[in-house]
Amino acid sequence: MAKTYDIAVFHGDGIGPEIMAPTLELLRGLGHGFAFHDCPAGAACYLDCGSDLPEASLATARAADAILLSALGDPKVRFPDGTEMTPQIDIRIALDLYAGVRPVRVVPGMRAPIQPPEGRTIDFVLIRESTEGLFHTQGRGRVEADFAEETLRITRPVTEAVCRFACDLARTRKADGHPGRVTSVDKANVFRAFAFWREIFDSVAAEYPDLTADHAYVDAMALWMVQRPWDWDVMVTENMFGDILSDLGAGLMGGLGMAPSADIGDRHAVFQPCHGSAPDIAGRGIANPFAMILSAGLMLDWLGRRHGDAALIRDGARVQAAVEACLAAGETTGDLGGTLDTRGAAAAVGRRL
Ligand SMILES: NC(=O)c1ccc[n+]([C@@H]2O[C@H](COP(=O)([O-])OP(=O)(O)OC[C@H]3O[C@@H](n4cnc5c(N)ncnc54)[C@H](O)[C@@H]3O)[C@@H](O)[C@H]2O)c1
Ligand SMILES: CC(C)[C@H](C(=O)O)[C@@H](O)C(=O)O
Repeated sequence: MAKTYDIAVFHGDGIGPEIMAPTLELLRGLGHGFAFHDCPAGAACYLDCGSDLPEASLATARAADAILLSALGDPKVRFPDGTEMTPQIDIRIALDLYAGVRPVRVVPGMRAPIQPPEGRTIDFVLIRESTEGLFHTQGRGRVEADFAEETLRITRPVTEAVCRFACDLARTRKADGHPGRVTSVDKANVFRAFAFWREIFDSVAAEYPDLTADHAYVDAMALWMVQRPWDWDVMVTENMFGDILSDLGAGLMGGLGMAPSADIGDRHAVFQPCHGSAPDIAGRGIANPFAMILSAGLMLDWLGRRHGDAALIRDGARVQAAVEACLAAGETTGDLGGTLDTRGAAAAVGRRL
């Protein structure tokens, strides 16, 4: 009998449920044995039940084969310390999801502000370490009358794991025709913690003589991602740097509505769009569902590789191809210049599948 895959589903806040519903319909239509399990979390959940990540939701996520998460958060709902609830970070830490995978791939039909020269493509993957770095003291930073401080933490095991993940990905991509280059993005000119990171990156990269390994400072990388985004293959960086640079990557694709992501650990993985709950357009049914749908495609690929299920791997590629075909045909939402609403854009993907 075909395996049933348990998928924990976080519908989220704002546009979250609007983009999740048609994504689940597409997944159901693929005919794999998915059992979806709803996991309340986020700002509305906090207002309802006093917790932004109830124990039961985390337990469901932990027990699932994969986790699909839509945008969470509401800037109007805050903890007494002034910060927002961020259950997506709590899940990354609880499930050791150290590798934040953020692909940047520019294809025809995107509202891309920068076009590559003839014969070049913009197609790289940013790996964001997602459990430590400058997020280490999140919620525990020290705030006194005249100063505030947070602590950046880089540990050897996590840095080794995320650098190895990036090198493995560069190797897999090389087999598909990419250059086989992995670039560590840091600030090792100024901070000892990043000199430590760089030393670890170098020792891991030395295990991959078939790859080209190099470094860039994060400020220069922000420049180069705009000046020559076609030059990169795989880059690996600290949590906060990756948070910022991945939104720059989304900008290269014409907006956050095109940016999928995966947070991957050794046992668990979350698939979610890079964007937030977009309160400015929530409730109108006009959000772009493509980042959520592409994230579901990444989930199919990850599940397929993990379980040796070729049909899932094939459908992951089909989902990406269907979204790209819609883009090329102009079957898109308003943020990309199209006329479709959220459901219409998702239905266009469904037709192409
Ligand atoms: N991964 C996440 O769940 C995540 C990520 C970022 C922000 N947030 C939260 O989301 C809330 C809003 O944050 P923000 O406004 O800074 O970022 P945002 O990503 O929600 O929105 C930024 C801009 O991008 C647009 N946008 C985002 N997604 C879109 C989509 N699918 N289609 C069309 N346009 C889209 C929005 O309309 C807005 O103009 C906050 O509570 C924040 O903490 C959550
Ligand atoms: C909303 C926030 C918690 C989140 C992060 O900082 O990781 C977001 O910016 C992201 O990029 O996924």
